[in-house]
This record gives sequence, C-alpha cells and structure tokens, in this order.
Amino acid sequence: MYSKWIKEAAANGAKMVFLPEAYDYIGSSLSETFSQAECVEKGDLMLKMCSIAAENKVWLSLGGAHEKLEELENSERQKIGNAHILIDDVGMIKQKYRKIHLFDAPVVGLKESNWTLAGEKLSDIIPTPVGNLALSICYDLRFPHLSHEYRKRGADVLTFPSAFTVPTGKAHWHTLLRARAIETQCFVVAAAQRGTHNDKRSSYGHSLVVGPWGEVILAKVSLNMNDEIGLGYCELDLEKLEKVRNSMPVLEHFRYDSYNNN
Ligand SMILES: O=C(O)CNC(=O)[C@H](CS)NC(=O)CCC(=O)C(=O)O
Repeated sequence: MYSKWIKEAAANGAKMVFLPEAYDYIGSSLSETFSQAECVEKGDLMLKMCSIAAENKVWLSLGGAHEKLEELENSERQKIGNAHILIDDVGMIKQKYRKIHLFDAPVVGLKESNWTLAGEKLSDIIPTPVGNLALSICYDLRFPHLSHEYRKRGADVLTFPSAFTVPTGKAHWHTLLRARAIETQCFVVAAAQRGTHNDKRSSYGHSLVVGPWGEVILAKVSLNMNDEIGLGYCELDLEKLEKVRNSMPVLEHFRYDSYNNN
C-alpha cells in the first residue's frame, strides 16, 4: 500500500518519507499482533521497504515496526519490539531504534508492556539529506530529557512517529510537539496514525512538522476520523536552526551544575 505513496512523494522531489508508528499494521488482538510480527533484518516487509527506498532513491523513516524478537529466551518469547527503522536511498538500514518508554496508561486502558519489550539504547544521530536525525517513537515524546539528550548529541531533527490515542491527542499532542521543538531548537517531524483501526483502537491523527521556533510548518489535519490518509510536504530550512540557536542559546545556559548540587 505504501509503495504508491512513496513513489508519488519521491516523484514530487521528497528526499525522505516519514511513516507513522505501527506503519505495518495495528492488530485487533494480541494473537494477531504477534502472528504478523517480523524480524526487522530479514522480514519480507522490511526487504520490500528497502527495495522501495532504493527504487525511488528516497530515505524512509518507518516509524514503528512490530518486531519479532528471535533472540529472546523462552520466558520472554511472547514479547515483540517496537522498532523505528531508518532506511537510506540505496535501501540500506541505517538505524534501528527500539522504543524505550512503553505506553502503560490506565487513562486509556492500554498497557504496551504486556506485549512489548522496551528498548535499552538511544538512537544514534544519523546524518541524512534533511539534517542530523534522531529516532524516537510516540510516547517517547513525553520525556523531554530524551529530546534534550538528542539535541546535546547533535540532532537537528527529532522524529515522533505516533499512534496517539484520541483523548490524549486532543489534550496534549500539539503542545508536546511544539514544546519539544522550542526547548531543543530542533525540527520535529511527527507522522501520525489516524482514524479507526478496530473496535478497540482509534488514533488522533494530526501529522505535524514543527520548526525550531515552535511554528507549525506542516499540519495534516484529520479531525474527521474518516479522513483519507495522504501525503504532506515541507522543506526543513536548516539555516533556520543556526539563527534560532544563536538568537537564544539555551543549550549554553543549561545549569547541569545546579542540578547536581543537592
Ligand atoms: O500498539 C501498536 O500496535 C503500536 N503502538 C502504539 O500504538 C503505542 C503503544 S499502545 N501507542 C502509544 O504509545 C500512544 C501514546 C499516547 O497516546 C500518549 O502518549 O498519549
């Protein structure tokens, strides 16, 4: 299904295409979620995505794949990873980041740790045609320390591919994304699932790109839950980063020393 969109985006000049969390599927039961999971390095879907990237000479951010974990011991076999994969324009996997913060949230009755094993490591910062990129996933958005750490390590673009729930999205989505952009002075790219997936799950939508001054530079609104999926385009003007960072050098003002004093 994605090949049509990616082809169209590349034909229109896109250097990178960002897909949301759970870009592969959203299961309607745990057994469905487990049975469709694939190993990232050798799964059929991932191989297909790598060739789509190469054929169209475009980078892909696959915001979240349900990852079969073959290396797990028997006791943990029933868990999968939630992995954000970055593929370059010749079809090589450049980075795999496993979501470190799992969405265990009584407020919406979801407990991601029931089926997911949390990642252990942060993403590397990867140089790409749209800037130095750091990978995160969805609920990671709520942990500013992670974004701050990525900025410190040299990130220019933070990515939060998501499948946000409708109530938490309505209350927090735009504010959180804009806050992460403002405080890190990075671009924030957030491709979002939208609409009804099954009788238990719907997602808020509202894919967004935010600039380093906090301005929304692309919004794909989908308040109407029957909205069609689609592409949104924007350019990341990397010169803007330097301007914003020089005009208010917050990173230099950080008082790590005070935090460690008591
Ligand atoms: O389950 C899958 O197949 C894919 N994963 C997700 O949809 C995840 C875990 S349930 N969703 C979130 O993290 C939403 C966070 C959120 O909504 C918030 O922080 O408010």
